[in-house]
Amino acid sequence: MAAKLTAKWITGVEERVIMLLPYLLMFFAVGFVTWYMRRMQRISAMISKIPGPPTLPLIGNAHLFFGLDMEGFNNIQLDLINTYGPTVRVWLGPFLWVNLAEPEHIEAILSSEYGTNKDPTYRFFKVHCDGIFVASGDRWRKLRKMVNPTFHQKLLENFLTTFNEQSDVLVQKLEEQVGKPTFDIGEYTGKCTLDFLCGTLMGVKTEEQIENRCDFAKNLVESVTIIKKRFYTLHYQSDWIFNCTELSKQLNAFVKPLHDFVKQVILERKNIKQSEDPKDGFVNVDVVQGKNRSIYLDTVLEQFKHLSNDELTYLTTDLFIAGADTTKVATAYTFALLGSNPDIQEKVYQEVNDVVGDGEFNMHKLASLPYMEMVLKEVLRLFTIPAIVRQLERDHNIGDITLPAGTSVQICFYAVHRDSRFWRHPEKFHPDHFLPEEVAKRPRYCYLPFGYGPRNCPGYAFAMLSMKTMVGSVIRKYRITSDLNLENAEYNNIFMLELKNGYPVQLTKR
Ligand code: HEM
Repeated sequence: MAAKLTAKWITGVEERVIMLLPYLLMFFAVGFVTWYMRRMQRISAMISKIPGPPTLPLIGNAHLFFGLDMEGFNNIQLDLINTYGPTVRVWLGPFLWVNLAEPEHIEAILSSEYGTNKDPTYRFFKVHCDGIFVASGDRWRKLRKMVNPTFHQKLLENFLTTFNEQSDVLVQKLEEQVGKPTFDIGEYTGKCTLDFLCGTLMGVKTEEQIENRCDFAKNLVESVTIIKKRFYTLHYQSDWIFNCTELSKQLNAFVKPLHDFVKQVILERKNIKQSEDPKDGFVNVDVVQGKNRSIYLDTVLEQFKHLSNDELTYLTTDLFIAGADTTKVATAYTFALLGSNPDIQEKVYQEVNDVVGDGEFNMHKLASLPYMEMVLKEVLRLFTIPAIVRQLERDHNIGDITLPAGTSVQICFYAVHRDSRFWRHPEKFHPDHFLPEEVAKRPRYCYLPFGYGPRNCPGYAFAMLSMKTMVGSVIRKYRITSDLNLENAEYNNIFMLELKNGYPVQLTKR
């Protein structure tokens, strides 16, 4: 009897809810549309001075970007900038994107503490490294405070031992290519970069260049490849769809052992630091024994004793994500471009020979290679990360325009680095762009290969020192030739502007 009464009562409630539902839905729909229209009116009024392509109902300008890879993406940005000027607005459905290639506007965003949040599109990396690279707001501020003091001059000086050792290994490995047909030097710079990073950050000799002794590098490369694929595939944008795919399982299969490895190394370093007589490593590689070689992880362990092993793992993995591809690609481009510009190569060789000879690269010598510095700067002008995207925390002024909070601001390094207002030969490899008198003529913020402001690249000195050591070590032993022609080069759809078919070079002994 009681059960029958309850059932009847429930049915009564249900009936009333069902009757009310259309009114409730209509109420919320009207409320949402009113809110949305007001928001759009406000935003449209605020950005009315920013030009942009005509929009379609609902999708805005999203149709311009469907199915594009990185190269197509860069080209469309350039087209937009050429057509509408260096500050362009684009609507991706209801989301406002503003592309910036005007140095003053770029400075206004990058130097502001309210322009430091990453755009939500970076969230795909969270599976990999929920640390400084993807963090926003207070979490990012906390992590950044930890990273800043760790890359100090003294520590970088200690890293030079690893840079020299591993560059020597690279020189030996390249011997196998002498006199052979064209090969992709990117494979070599990639492995050498990983050995640099493993040695200096974690104190681990992975010896990726010599033999595949652990799966760390493989897991890193494969997992980043999947994340990039996700980034440019429309239907993988939804977590729900992506998590149901085979690709998501593969990603986890790479990420888990990667994190486990870093965690094991952390435990190992703790063991080494605490014990006078450290036991054999339980990671599958030789840990660089001894407290006498300073590495990044030790510095972090000393300065931030309260960090959990998980936090330390994220912090360390982040540096690999941020530092591995970038340095590998920039150095590979350098070799290929030196190969296709023999005059420039000879000048770099002469400089290295005069300053370093057959000796080691130390801080003083590395600082005394001005021409090599110009060459690397020019490589990074052409081929740094093409763009970064920030999401504004508050309404923000750029010149006489106020951008609304929530706007995704894309800083187009690619466009500003190839803007003919600032560069005599925008599309060419021309290191003389960095002669002091040329630099003096340009606005400061038209060259930002490592970003700028509170969220710039903390690894820029690491990158420059490591690249100089790698390039200098190779060039004093080998003469490089390359048929790379930037005019018909094809690029790949990844974060750094990579060459589709690798970095072609041939080597002869000097
Ligand atoms: C040629 C090599 C490199 C280039 C061109 C480069 C470029 C950049 C750029 C443009 C950013 C800013 C990204 C943004 O604002 O969204 C960045 C961030 C970062 N880079 Fe580098 N980088 C290089 C090498 C390295 C290396 C070797 C490391 C570490 C060992 C490193 C660590 C980082 C980290 C941790 C961030 C994130 C900083 C933050 O969000 O606060 N980078 N890098």
